[in-house]
Amino acid sequence: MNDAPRQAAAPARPLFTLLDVEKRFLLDGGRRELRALDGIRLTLGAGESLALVGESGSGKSTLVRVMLGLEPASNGRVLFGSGAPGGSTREERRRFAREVAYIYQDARGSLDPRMSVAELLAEPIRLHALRAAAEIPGRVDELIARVGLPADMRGKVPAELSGGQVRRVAVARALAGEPRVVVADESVAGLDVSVQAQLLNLLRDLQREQGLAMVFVTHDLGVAAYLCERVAVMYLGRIVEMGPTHEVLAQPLHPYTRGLMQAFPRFDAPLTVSLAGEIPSAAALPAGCRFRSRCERAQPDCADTDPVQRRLTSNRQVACLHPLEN
Ligand SMILES: Nc1ncnc2c1ncn2[C@@H]1O[C@H](COP(=O)(O)OP(=O)(O)OP(=O)(O)O)[C@@H](O)[C@H]1O
Repeated sequence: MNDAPRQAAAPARPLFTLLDVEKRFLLDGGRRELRALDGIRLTLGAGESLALVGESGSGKSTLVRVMLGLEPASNGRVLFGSGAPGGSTREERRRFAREVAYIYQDARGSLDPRMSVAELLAEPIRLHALRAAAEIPGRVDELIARVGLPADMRGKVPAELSGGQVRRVAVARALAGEPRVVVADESVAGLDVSVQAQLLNLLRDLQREQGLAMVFVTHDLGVAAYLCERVAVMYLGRIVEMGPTHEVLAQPLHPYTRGLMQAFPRFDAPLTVSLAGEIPSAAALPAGCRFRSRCERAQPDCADTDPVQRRLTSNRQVACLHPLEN
């Protein structure tokens, strides 16, 4: 019998950890500054799915780019495991590129137009040495079938494919590297509703079958609810609310989230929120709470204090001085 004292299992380290991340862009030759991300705190664990939701310009794509190491943060820390995203050595960069697959907003533009579907899918398998050469064609066929494309697509180039088929190829190419995380930027926007539904089903099945973690950028709260267990609602560079998607949608804490919910009844309607007032510029944020100019609950103190992301319960966070009652 083994009498050694049992050690408590260390909690698994999140895949991604972001601590007080800021991203500023300099405008007019450095005379003005635009705060694209401000005080972002979040973690993404293995197998977790997180939706990033918000109007155009709220910082969703910038957040993804910073997580992927495509842009440096201006302040704060971004960790993938215990290291920098993207990695610092060649070997780390290669591992990161395999473990974190990015499905671009412009799926068609992200695929080499001269390569056939089979070549596009074989490339990451070869690059990351995931199969012996003789096994690659079989693996390509598996991927084509897994994303629901007919086998005769093998030899076609992107220009010969419909919008929905191109997205499926982009998903298959992301899977080819056998990633741990898939980051998808608006992967279903602009498609017919029925094609969108098929792709969403595919992404959800893959997530469940393969335990993939997922970050899904969307304008659509319905899509967020369907695909992701957690949602982060962004407004002008800040996460104004974050929590389990079904709880956030059932009982929003931030007036902005409630505004979004009132605006989203149409599937895939572009998010223009039916709240009073124009969205301020990220290059000229108002003093105090950045949402106060559009907030029906704004109080005098909202002009003085800029609320940061804080935990209200074990799994709900909000950046508001006067959150909605529950
Ligand atoms: N390279 C850049 N230089 C200057 N400003 C930038 C740059 N990239 C993004 N921004 C600004 O940062 C803010 C956030 O942009 P971002 O593209 O991240 O928003 P988004 O929520 O992804 O919008 P969309 O839904 O339209 O893609 C915007 O004000 C945008 O104009």
